Amino acid sequence: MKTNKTSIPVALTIAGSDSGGGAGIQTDLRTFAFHCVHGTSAITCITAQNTLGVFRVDAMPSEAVIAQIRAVVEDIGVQAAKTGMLLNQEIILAVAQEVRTLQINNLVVDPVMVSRTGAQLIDDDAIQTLRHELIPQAAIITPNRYEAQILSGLEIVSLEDMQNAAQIIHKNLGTKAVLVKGGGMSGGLKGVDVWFDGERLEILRTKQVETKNTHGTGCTLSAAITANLALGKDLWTAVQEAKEYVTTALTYSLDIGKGQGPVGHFFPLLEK
Ligand SMILES: Nc1ncnc2c1ncn2[C@@H]1O[C@H](COP(=O)(O)OP(=O)(O)O)[C@@H](O)[C@H]1O
Ligand SMILES: Cc1ncc(COP(=O)(O)OP(=O)(O)O)c(N)n1
Repeated sequence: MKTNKTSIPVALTIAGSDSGGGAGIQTDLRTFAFHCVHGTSAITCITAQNTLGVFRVDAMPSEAVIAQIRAVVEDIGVQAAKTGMLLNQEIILAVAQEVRTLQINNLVVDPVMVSRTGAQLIDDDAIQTLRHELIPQAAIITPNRYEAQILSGLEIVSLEDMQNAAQIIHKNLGTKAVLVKGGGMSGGLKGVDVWFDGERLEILRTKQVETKNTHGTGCTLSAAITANLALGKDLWTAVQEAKEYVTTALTYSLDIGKGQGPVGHFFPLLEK
């Protein structure tokens, strides 16, 4: 039988594993697959996690992270990449070095530092390294409310605060574009995001989805942006379409586990 040779864009996620399948590598690969992009991965840490929380985190040796990135990039090649939970300073430095040396373009940095509930996930040294070594190489960074507060030095409670933070982060950190996410905002701002690329300050509004099952929204959004970049879309289009995707995935969120379930990535299949 003759086989079809399929050409497909490739994306890389450099992130942690979530045993519960709601965030991290598992979510990123599902999002890539939904977009018909071949997903590759470099795992930075293993979390024992479910819908109730994170119970243990084991870091991978930084050499192992480097080896995974090189194995993928040197053979397969990637059109876009994202980073998620990088955990510690050594891993962040290693990733920043590899991104530079291998000239990985279309880099989306989801600066996973603080959970949506406000708990800090990485130490202060690691935050400084992320700020100075990795973020300047990004096409876009996607901080949530608390991460944007750390990166801008502003307290964020209003839309104006989100807009100011996006502009400060853009000016100070050297990334091409910033998307401040509003999942952690209250009232009418939940689900409202702010984009700034040095010229355009835009507000991305969608309907607010009433669900407790929002685990993995940040990972899903950044992975969808990455997939869209791998497909050749420009950054602004990639962000707008990713925002629509995460909103729809939220409306199909999965009621699994006793806590905060994940979003539903394959919503057309769930309708069957
Ligand atoms: N209840 C909701 N309704 C609509 N959009 C939401 C909701 N919760 C989060 N989002 C959106 O999900 C994306 C991820 O944002 P956020 O939850 O703030 O990130 P993180 O998961 O990194 O904390 C953003 O586009 C945000 O606006
Ligand atoms: C392994 C791992 N990586 C990232 C996260 C955080 O996920 P995120 O989508 O940014 O945040 P929530 O929407 O789940 O708050 C994680 N929990 N685990």
